[in-house]
Amino acid sequence: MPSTKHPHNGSGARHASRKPADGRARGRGGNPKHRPGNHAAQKNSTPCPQSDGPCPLMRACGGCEWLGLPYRKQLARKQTAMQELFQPVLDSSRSDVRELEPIFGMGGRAGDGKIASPRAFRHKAATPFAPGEHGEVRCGFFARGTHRIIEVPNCIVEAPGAREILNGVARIAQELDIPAYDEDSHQGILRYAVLRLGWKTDQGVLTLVTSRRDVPHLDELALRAMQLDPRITCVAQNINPRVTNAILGGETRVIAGSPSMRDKLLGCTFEISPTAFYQTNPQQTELLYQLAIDGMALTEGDVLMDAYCGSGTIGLCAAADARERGASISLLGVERNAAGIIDAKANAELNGLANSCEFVAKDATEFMLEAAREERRIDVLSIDPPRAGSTPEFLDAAISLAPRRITYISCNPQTQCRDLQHLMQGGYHLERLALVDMFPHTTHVETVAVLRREQ
Ligand SMILES: C[S@@+](CC[C@H](N)C(=O)[O-])C[C@H]1O[C@@H](n2cnc3c(N)ncnc32)[C@H](O)[C@@H]1O
Repeated sequence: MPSTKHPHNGSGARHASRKPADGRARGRGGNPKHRPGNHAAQKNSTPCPQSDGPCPLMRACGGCEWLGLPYRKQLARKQTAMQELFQPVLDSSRSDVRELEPIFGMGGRAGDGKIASPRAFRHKAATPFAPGEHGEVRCGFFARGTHRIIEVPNCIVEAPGAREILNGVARIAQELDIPAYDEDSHQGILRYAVLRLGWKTDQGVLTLVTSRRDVPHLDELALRAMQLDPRITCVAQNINPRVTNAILGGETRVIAGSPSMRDKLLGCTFEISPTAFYQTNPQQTELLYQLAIDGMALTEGDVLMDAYCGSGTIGLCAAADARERGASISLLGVERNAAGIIDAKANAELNGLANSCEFVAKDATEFMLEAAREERRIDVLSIDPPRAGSTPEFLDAAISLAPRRITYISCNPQTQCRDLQHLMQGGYHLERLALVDMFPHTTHVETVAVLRREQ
């Protein structure tokens, strides 16, 4: 069955060090702990197994575990696994859905027959750095379940040029004698680089994660990194001094270029600062958001709450969509990452929606409990939580506020399945459950559920 570990979000440098959006470390098959043996292997630079499949590194890297499988078969497998997982929900008398509709793949749906294998869909790429045998700066992906670095000249699922930029950063750091961080000895400086490239814009943010704030030649590294590709319009430093698998530390500052980048989704423009959450596959994100927006069925005067709103993207796209149809709504967004809320407020301005929006930096459950005590009006609720799903307290408070409709986007169908059952026991009826393939060549599935309150 497809696993529900999230492959490609957060700031993960893939595989052993991938992290979810909420900043906790995660890895393939759990979170591989610090294993000296693996580091030793890295320093010995063991040759990695090559493959004659679509990517020469697919066996060693393991990031795209289904890359060797025709895309239509990947979709069929995901379809079957999701039907099985959600069966208890679909069997409920509170579900209109008996059988899941075919998953939305990239370029076609399950059952459509042959579909071209998706490429270049990831607009976020990351790399760890590690010292080589002679102190050189190495970068690439961690081999499956280890902290052994595999050098990667090019990655076919990433936006064109992304991997070359990350490799270029390692090269320049080496020229400037900025040492890579060593996870065994905790010596060295340069830990990770995280790159986001625009989909509808020629802008990008490069975040350099360092073990300390003061780094000799860091400004020069930033300026030379910008020269690698004109799309890099912002370079930030994130400081992570902790002994941890988490990529990002708590402090971020812009060291070259503009403070953030912009991209567009569904005709709206979004400001994205270096460490705010933003989906990695924008083409499928538009589809995912549109499915949620259709499910919201917003009408004039509605109050929409966007819970776990990140940079406000879902709620703002929904408000802009309503405006297009001549309906004016109020939007209330809640997100615990303060950088996301700063972006959300700027994004409301940018899209001419500031007068009807309120964004609050707070834990979503705390906010919802308060809203329930105050009997706040919420007509439509959008939920898009991290992998752990929402909380029973949040869901109970939501049920007590009785929004007419609830849309629930999830990157973890298992926790979503649990939360849907909670909402359905609270009187909600499942109207639609759509599957979206955000991460081709992996086992992962993104889902959108649409619920309405029983009259
Ligand atoms: C899957 S992302 C969705 C973000 C946004 N809806 C989007 O589509 O870009 C989940 C978001 O929930 C936020 N988050 C995680 N735990 C939270 C909590 N307890 N309260 C509020 N927000 C939280 C994360 O910071 C992240 O921005």
